[in-house]
Amino acid sequence: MSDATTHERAIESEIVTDFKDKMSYGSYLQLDRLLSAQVPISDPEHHDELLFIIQHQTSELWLKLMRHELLSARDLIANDELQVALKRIARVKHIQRQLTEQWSVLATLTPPEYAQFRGFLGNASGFQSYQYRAVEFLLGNKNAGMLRVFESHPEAHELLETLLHEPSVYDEFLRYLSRHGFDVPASVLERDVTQGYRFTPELVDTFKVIYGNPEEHWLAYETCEEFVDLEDNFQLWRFRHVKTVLRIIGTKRGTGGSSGVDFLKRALDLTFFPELYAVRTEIG
Ligand code: HEM
Ligand SMILES: N[C@@H](CC(=O)c1ccccc1NC=O)C(=O)O
Repeated sequence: MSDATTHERAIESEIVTDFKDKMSYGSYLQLDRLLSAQVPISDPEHHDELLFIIQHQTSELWLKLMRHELLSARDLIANDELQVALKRIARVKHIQRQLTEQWSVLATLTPPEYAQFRGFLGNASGFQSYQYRAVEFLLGNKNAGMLRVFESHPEAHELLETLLHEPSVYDEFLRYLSRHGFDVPASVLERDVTQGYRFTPELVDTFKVIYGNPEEHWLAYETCEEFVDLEDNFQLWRFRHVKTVLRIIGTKRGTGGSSGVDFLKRALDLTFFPELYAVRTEIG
C-alpha cells in the first residue's frame, strides 16, 4: 500500500537503526548533557521557569556562535581578508535577528507568573553574562569595570581580560583603512585599546572620502554599512530587552543591583562606531 493510502510514511529498510557501535545524532550533539542542564530552582517548581531558563540558554548558545564569528572576522580584517570577514559579519547579523526575535517568546511571561519565581533567582542577572560582555568588547564597547563581577569566575575573567587588551573589530578596520591608503590619525592607530573608543573627528573626513565615491572604494564602503547594520541590530536587541523588562517587572530594581529599566535605557545612548554615524550628517 502507498503512503498516501495509509497516511503513514513507510520507514525505508536501509534506514540505520543500530547505534551500539556507531555515532548517533544524540551522541554527536551530546544531547544528554545539553538536555539535563535545565534545572529549575523554584520550589514548588513553577511551570514558567523552564521558559525562563531556555530563553537564556538559547541566547547564550547564539552568543557563543557570535563570539566565534566576530573573533574570526576581526582576525580576517587584520589579515587583509576583508571579503571573507564580510561573510562572517553576514552570519552575525542573522544571529542577531534570532536573538532579537526571541524576545517575543519571553514576552509571554506575565508579571504575576514571573513574580512567583523571581525571588529564587537571588542576585543572578544578565549583567553577569560574560559572553554578552565579550561580544560588546569585540565590537569596541570596552569597559574594564565590567570585569569586577567575574572575580569569582576565573575563566570568564581571563577571557574578558584578554579581549580587553586586544583590538576590536573596529580598531582592526581602522588599521586596515590606514594600510590601504586612507588617512587614519596615529592617535587612533596607537590608541590604548583597553579604553572605550573615543570619537575622532578626523575620521569623519576619511569616511566622507569613502561615502563620496562608493564605486571607487566599494569594499571599504560595504564594510562601513555592514558595521552600521551590526550596531543597528545590537540596539534593536537592547530596545527589546528594555521593553520586555518594562512589561514584566515595570521599574523595579534589578536582581543584579541596578536601578533596572533606567540603567538599561542608558545603554541605548552608546555607540560602537561613532564616526560612521557622524559621517551621515556630512553627506549630500
Ligand atoms: C524576565 C526577563 C528579564 C528581566 C526582568 C531582565 C532584567 C534585567 C535588568 C533589570 C538588568 C539590569 C541589571 C540588574 O540590575 O539586574 C538586566 C541586565 C541584563 N540582562 Fe536582562 N532581564 C531579563 C531577561 C534577559 C534575557 C533573556 C537575557 C538574555 C541573555 C538578558 C540579558 C541581560 C544582559 C546581557 C544584561 C546586561 C545589560 C547591560 O549591561 O546593559 N536579560 N536585565
Ligand atoms: N535581572 C532580572 C533577573 C534576570 O532577568 C535574570 C536572572 C537570572 C539569570 C538571568 C537573568 N536574566 C537577565 O537579566 C530581574 O531583575 O528580574
